[in-house]
Amino acid sequence: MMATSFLSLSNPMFILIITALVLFLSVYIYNRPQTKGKKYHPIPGTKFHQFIHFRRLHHYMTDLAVKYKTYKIYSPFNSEIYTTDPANVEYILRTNFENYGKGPFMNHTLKDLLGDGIFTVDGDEWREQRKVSSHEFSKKVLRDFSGVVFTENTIKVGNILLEAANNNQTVDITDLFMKSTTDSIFKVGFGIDFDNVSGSNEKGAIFCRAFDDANEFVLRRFFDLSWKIQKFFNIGPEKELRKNIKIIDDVIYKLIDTKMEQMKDAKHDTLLKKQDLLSRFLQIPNIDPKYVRDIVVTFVLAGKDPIATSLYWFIYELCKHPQIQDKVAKEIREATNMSIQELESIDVAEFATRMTEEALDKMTYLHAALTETIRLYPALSMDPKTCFSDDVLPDGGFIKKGEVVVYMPYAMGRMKFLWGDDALEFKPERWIDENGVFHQASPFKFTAFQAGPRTCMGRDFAYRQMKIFSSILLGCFTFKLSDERKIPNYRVMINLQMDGPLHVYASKRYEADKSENSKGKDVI
Ligand code: HEM
Repeated sequence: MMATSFLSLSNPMFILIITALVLFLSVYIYNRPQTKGKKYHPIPGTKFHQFIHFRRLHHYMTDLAVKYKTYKIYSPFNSEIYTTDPANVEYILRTNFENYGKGPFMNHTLKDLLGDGIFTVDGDEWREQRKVSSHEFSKKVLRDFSGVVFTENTIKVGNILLEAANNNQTVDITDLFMKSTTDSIFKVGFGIDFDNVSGSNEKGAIFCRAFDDANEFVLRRFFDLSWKIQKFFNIGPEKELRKNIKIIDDVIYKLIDTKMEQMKDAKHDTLLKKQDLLSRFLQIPNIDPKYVRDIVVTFVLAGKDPIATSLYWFIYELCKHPQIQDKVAKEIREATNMSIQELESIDVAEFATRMTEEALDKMTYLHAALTETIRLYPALSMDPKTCFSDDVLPDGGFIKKGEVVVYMPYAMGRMKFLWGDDALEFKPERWIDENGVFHQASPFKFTAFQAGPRTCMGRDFAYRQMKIFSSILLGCFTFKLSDERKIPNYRVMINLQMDGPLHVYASKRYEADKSENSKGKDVI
């Protein structure tokens, strides 16, 4: 109890000691002699400043990046270089890839939650997991299966929206979308019906809350220098983290047991054995259950959060830009050959049958609008890499062995020197060339999916799911914020979740279009 109150941010003595310590060590580290390269700008920021600005961390880091493309945050233990310079990004992610990785720092900080899954390991361990997983991602059966699962889950979301529309009620889409993507990854990844969306799975809801909280507490470790002490004494956020990891582990080990039972029962059912990732991993002889647990946690994190967050930030931007929302809906109707008259009588499930591969491929503007969302709200806002031996980055800056260099997709998406004066505007058109073709930006400038040998493995999978989900929902409904004045903030955690709910009104698209038509506007 005594220890908890002393280590609290409300204790002025604690703040004073930490500030003095951080400043003293930072000045000492900055003034050490160095042989190669220039020193990065000693901006007036330390780890402690980051901790103080924690709730608006990405704003703070972006504001600094506006002044200095690349800068250093001094810390007594592990100084960090933050960069928005595509040349530096290309160098660490591709050109000198072997010299940058997760390293012991990342592995140690994330291990309690993510174990030795692909997000925390390097070298042969990483190569092996990447090989097994990429084999799985390339499987046609997995791709087709995921499309079916995602469509089914979107129909459930659509029916919830329809009921709300009929009763003129608002819906919190952050909660709804996260439940839906959780159901999808559990089915596609592990072959388990989690059924969170219907609200019938109380344990599922507890699991999701524990997962989100653990995600936030583990990220906090990067900015709270006292986390190891808290862990040792089992106090503060570390105590909560431990509790949440226990909840997560109980669910996951039970899931693994259930799956193994199902596989025994379905000895001859080759389809069941082949469809999901977990079944495939469990067929590896003598696989360690802890390793399977780490893979499951990694895929839950990779599979549910980035898609759900991208989708609800997307709907938020479309509510802020109703003309763009209408343009997306128009493209969906054209790609599916749907007239307004048909829209009147069709239900969500029937509408979903129109989402063929061919129709999805025609939706260039939707693709651009989703990409524009991910530019401004990248699921992973900052991505640290440990430097394995002394080096000089392309801008001439020196980086010492053991230091961490962080490229910042969130800040990079907002830099005028990269995107022009309209960098902060939501403009899907910037992705489409004069021939109406989607134009991909360099992955070292648009870094949301990382780049180089460790580029995101789920990128195509994610786009496919996001397009199915948004084309069905935006084809059937129009969305409006319940509070137009609301400017949502994010929660600082591994993924860019919104802080708090986002309530929207969904109304039937047919009614909106009919009234636009009656005003003489050309809708289709
Ligand atoms: C909008 C959606 C997504 C975004 C923005 C995104 C972004 C990223 C980023 C930035 C990384 C690098 C992380 C790191 O440095 O450790 C990454 C890696 C990865 N992603 Fe995604 N991701 C998305 C969706 C998915 C999905 C749906 C899956 C799979 C179900 C997935 C699977 C992976 C895997 C396995 C890696 C590790 C690659 C490696 O280390 O070699 N991602 N993703």
